[in-house]
Amino acid sequence: MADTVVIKCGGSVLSELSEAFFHSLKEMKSRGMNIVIVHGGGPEIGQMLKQLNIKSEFVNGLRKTTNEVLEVVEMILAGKVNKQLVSLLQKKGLKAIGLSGIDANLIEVKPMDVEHLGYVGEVTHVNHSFLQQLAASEYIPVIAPIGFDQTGQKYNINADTAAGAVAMALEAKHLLFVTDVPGILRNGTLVEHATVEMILEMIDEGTIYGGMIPKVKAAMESIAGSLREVIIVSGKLPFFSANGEICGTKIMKEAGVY
Ligand SMILES: Nc1ncnc2c1ncn2[C@@H]1O[C@H](COP(=O)(O)OP(=O)(O)O)[C@@H](O)[C@H]1O
Ligand SMILES: CC(=O)N[C@@H](CCC(=O)OP(=O)(O)O)C(=O)O
Repeated sequence: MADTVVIKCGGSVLSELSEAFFHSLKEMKSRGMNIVIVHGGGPEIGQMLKQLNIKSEFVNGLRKTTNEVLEVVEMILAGKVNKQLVSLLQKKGLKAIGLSGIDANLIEVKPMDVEHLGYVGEVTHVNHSFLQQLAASEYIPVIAPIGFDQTGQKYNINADTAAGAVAMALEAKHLLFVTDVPGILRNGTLVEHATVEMILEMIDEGTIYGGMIPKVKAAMESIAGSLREVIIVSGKLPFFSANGEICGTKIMKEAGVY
């Protein structure tokens, strides 16, 4: 079976993706790799909620999602952002198909903590066989992180968490978090390799905070499973250096072990 790479594109960088990003996708696809994209859109959701005068708050990095907030989240993620990204990929010569976690029962969830978070979902199942089939075609599935529960209720899922769950379900070889920074920075310097132990220390000392927390949490969960490494890279810069090394933070089980 072909190698699968799951790429999470953060809302922070969607409007600034470099030519090198699209070039890397083309190269991976032409090498026969299956690509699945999961995207975010936090800043766009925030903007629309503000425009509509709907209050929203974050609890431990997750957006508290009332019914009213959920409507906006779905509209922005599964509507605006998903179609913008699909359209952009197509403009760059890639074949893409937009979906949300609702389509083809892709992402089933259970409520994470109704009392404090409302309709925020924790992934319980991914329709991996359908997704694998789709990714094995010439198309790149582009997924908005909206899930459903057994009653058909829709949920908002953090995009990093959704990407981690999709990567684990597909037994992907690589999980890439594409964001607006070159990787994990510590005192202004890029951390090229990080182990779980180092990450826990960096969270503890406050070096890793905010939007980086769900990324490293998803990374730690994924490498506890089948993934060998998770990489955090900037979408504004080329992924690869002149010698073909990926430029970013590699998160792996143990130092030096891939
Ligand atoms: N140690 C760290 N190194 C780099 N960025 C960090 C770190 N800790 C927190 N961050 C923040 O995480 C942000 C990326 O997360 P986020 O804004 O949620 O982006 P995305 O939309 O790509 O998921 C960075 O812009 C930065 O502000
Ligand atoms: C539950 C939760 O917090 N969901 C996120 C989903 C979007 C997201 O994760 O977007 P980024 O990757 O751009 O941050 C939200 O509502 O903002």
